[in-house]
Amino acid sequence: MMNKSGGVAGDAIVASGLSVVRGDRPVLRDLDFTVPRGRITGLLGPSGCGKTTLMRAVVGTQAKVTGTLHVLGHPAGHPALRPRIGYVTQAPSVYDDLTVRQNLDYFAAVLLPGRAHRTDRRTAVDRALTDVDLTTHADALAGRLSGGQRSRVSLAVALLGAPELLVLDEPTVGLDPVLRRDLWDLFHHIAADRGTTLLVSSHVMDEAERCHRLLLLREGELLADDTPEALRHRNDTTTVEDAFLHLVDAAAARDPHRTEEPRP
Ligand SMILES: Nc1ncnc2c1ncn2[C@@H]1O[C@H](COP(=O)(O)OP(=O)(O)OP(=O)(O)O)[C@@H](O)[C@H]1O
Repeated sequence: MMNKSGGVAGDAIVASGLSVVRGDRPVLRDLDFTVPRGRITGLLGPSGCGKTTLMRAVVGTQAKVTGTLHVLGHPAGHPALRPRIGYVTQAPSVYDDLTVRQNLDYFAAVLLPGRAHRTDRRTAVDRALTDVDLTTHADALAGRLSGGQRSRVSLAVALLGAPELLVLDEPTVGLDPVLRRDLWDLFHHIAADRGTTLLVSSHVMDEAERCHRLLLLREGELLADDTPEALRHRNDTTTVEDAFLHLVDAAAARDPHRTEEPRP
């Protein structure tokens, strides 16, 4: 069933005419898109195209947002959404002087306070440690972990509350190929088994192929909102990267005065 913004009732995110100004510059321009529930939607585009800004708008931390943006049935930023969304920023937010488990215990105590939830907290912490494959590092100080391990602690924190929507800003940056593959396997597991919706940003185009749907951004404008297969098919290319470049060239041909961004 269509709603007022053009999305269907099953959509986790519905944006219509979404624009954001940062400083005095328009950073997102008049975006219309939807993000279906229980699927992995990739947000792809070159550095500086507005991926983080879009994610901040979705989680409700971005100022100067105009247009319509509904998340899990509420306007973005609604207080009711706080426990339902997990957000992992590019900079891991963990306490270096606590162990991995102590970090998780701390955030679990915020989410599930009180003696009555002791067992639930332990279960949630153990599950999150297993999810991100850090069980063997549970007693290591976060400050002594590698960059990739620290970002997995941040991801574990976001998983603690079993959020319905996970917003992950470049979660695989700096990870080796094996860890990247394992994390994508985890994302698929979370979407398929828990019905969680994932919005995952990346500027690495080969990760696009791992998503159910893609939002391709360039200079604050949406070039495409489609499945990887449909993008390849429609642009007659064998990879999403080539489809993206095709779309960039087509956009540049329509608007030759626009400054070209470095390609991803
Ligand atoms: N605090 C700010 N004030 C003004 N402009 C900003 C601010 N933060 C970011 N911008 C600008 O907004 C645009 C989009 O930034 P954003 O961080 O959303 O891009 P991104 O696609 O996430 O980039 P990256 O992949 O490098 O993280 C950029 O051109 C950036 O220069």
